[in-house]
Amino acid sequence: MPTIHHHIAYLREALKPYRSQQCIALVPTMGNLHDGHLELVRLARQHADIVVVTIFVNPTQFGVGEDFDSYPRTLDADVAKLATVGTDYVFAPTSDEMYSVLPPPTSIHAGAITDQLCGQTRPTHFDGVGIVVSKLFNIVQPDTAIFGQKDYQQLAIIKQLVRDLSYPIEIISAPIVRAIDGLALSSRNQYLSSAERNIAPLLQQELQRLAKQLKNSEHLGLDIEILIKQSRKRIISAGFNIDYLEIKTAQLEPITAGLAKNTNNAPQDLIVIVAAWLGRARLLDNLLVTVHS
Ligand SMILES: Nc1ncnc2c1ncn2[C@@H]1O[C@H](COP(=O)(O)OP(=O)(O)OP(=O)(O)O)[C@@H](O)[C@H]1O
Ligand SMILES: CC(C)(CO)[C@@H](O)C(=O)[O-]
Ligand code: BAL
Repeated sequence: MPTIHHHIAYLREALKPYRSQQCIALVPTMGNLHDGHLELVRLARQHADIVVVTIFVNPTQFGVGEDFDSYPRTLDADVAKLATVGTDYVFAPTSDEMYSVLPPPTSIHAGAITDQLCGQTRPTHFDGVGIVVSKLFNIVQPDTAIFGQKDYQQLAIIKQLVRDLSYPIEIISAPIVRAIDGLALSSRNQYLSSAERNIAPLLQQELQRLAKQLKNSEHLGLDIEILIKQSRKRIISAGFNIDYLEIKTAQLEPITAGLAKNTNNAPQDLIVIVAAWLGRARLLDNLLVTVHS
């Protein structure tokens, strides 16, 4: 079984002996673990001698009226799952342990990259992610940290954070783990009714369709707007409420800028990315696609 720590000082003390000789991997989570999380831990195991999983429902990344209070907290079940994939330490702090004052007077703002996509409807979300991830990096001081591609914008922001603040940490990204019908696994999937759960895989099907259309389209540009419009219509008529459905470069730049730079017909990596509500659940998904323009 993993050793559980709830206090920063005790975790630091426990990790001290490993620092000089062994490689430490960090897997930050909000708990209520599923196979997507366990895959991150398996990946961590491959890259490190010591694996630390953090479980913390971070208040600073939730906006007013969001599901902070109702977010599922299942520590005992999570620890039992983590034991099956080789976790050494679980760090599960209280909010008081992480923040002496809420909101914390210090902020980490990642700039323009946060103004788009999820940042448009969750304007304070990524500042909250920035501060908690910075704190976890400072507490654990890992050699590597693993994040899932399901939260693609978050992953891009964390890579930028590591560059900008010179953290000596290698960021490893893990592919999206899906249910058999294609729905990306997420703790919030349990908010879906059984009727909604049957509809939910349509989101992934639409991303697949858009990716295929992109690969087939000879003239990128205007066509993309039309493809997105048609896709939005189908998603909305299935019962979703769309936050965004966009096609961007893999670096999350606007596609026009990205394609304009593509003067030598080199293949371009694009991302089709969506956030949509189905009932009480806000679902995220994305698909990387390489196109030849
Ligand atoms: N299906 C998945 N495949 C790969 N990584 C995932 C998946 N789901 C979550 N992750 C990753 O796990 C880490 C912790 O995420 P988190 O605890 O928020 O899980 P979640 O299931 O995404 O929950 P939520 O429903 O709150 O978004 C993040 O790096 C996230 O990208
Ligand atoms: C990275 C993270 C654990 C920070 O709270 C969270 O945003 C998440 O679960 O993706
Ligand atoms: N993985 C996303 C965390 C959040 O929605 O707060």
